Amino acid sequence: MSSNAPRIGMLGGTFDPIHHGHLRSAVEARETLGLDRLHMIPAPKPPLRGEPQVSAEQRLALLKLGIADTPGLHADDRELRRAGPSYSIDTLIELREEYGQQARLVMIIGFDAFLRLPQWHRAQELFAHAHLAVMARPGYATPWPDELTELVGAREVEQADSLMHRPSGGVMMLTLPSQMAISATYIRQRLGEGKSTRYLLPKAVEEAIRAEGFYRHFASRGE
Ligand SMILES: Nc1ncnc2c1ncn2[C@@H]1O[C@H](COP(=O)(O)OP(=O)(O)OP(=O)(O)O)[C@@H](O)[C@H]1O
Ligand SMILES: O=C(O)c1ccc[n+]([C@@H]2O[C@H](COP(=O)([O-])O)[C@@H](O)[C@H]2O)c1
Repeated sequence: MSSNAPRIGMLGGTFDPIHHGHLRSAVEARETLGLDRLHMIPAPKPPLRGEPQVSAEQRLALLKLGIADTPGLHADDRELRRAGPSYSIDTLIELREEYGQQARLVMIIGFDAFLRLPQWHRAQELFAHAHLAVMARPGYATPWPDELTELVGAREVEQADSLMHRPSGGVMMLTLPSQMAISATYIRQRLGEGKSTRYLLPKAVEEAIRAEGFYRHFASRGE
């Protein structure tokens, strides 16, 4: 059964800063899943880590520069308008209300974030509102912890088409063509050491970071 329901994606992140690992993954995940629109949503207060190094407004501005006019990608500031920790369940509920019950809603996360899914706020409820697509990430080939296997249960499907049979509730592992071993931590570290970050992130983002003097002192993720 095919459906004309909209296919909507969400890729949330600290984006401290946005880099080519995020952006190329976003483009390829959108293509693989056939998404009409992918909301890229900076988290002002990511729940399972310390304070980001630059403000949510500054990270959003860099995200907008990074996305520029990429078709189908949308810089979404909704979490900046909420107080408290940036829980994904709240964001998915809002997106579901906006797009309606028939929309195919897919939350996209990297494998490192997936490994910690059992610790997320109201984790089991996420599946009532969205599918989950998990992007492989170089350097994270760890076996799933037992609680994760339990949480995913029998939800896993192999193909995007199977996922799109229903509005929510499935899990798909994505092995995207251009996996990139780029992390924001690595970029912050290089900027802190005054080293080159050329080609790790879009030129406009890199120029804005240098013009504003962001990340001159390295801070880790502060978990
Ligand atoms: N290179 C990458 N390839 C695939 N997914 C990625 C990549 N970088 C980040 N992601 C995913 O994008 C989402 C947002 O990532 P985040 O903003 O935390 O970036 P990060 O590079 O992991 O940052 P940090 O090094 O500060 O932890 C997460 O789900 C993460 O797993
Ligand atoms: O909802 C939660 O409890 C939750 C816990 C950890 C992370 N998240 C979300 O997952 C996304 C990636 O987070 P991070 O820390 O890997 O950048 C970002 O949108 C966070 O708000 C959400």
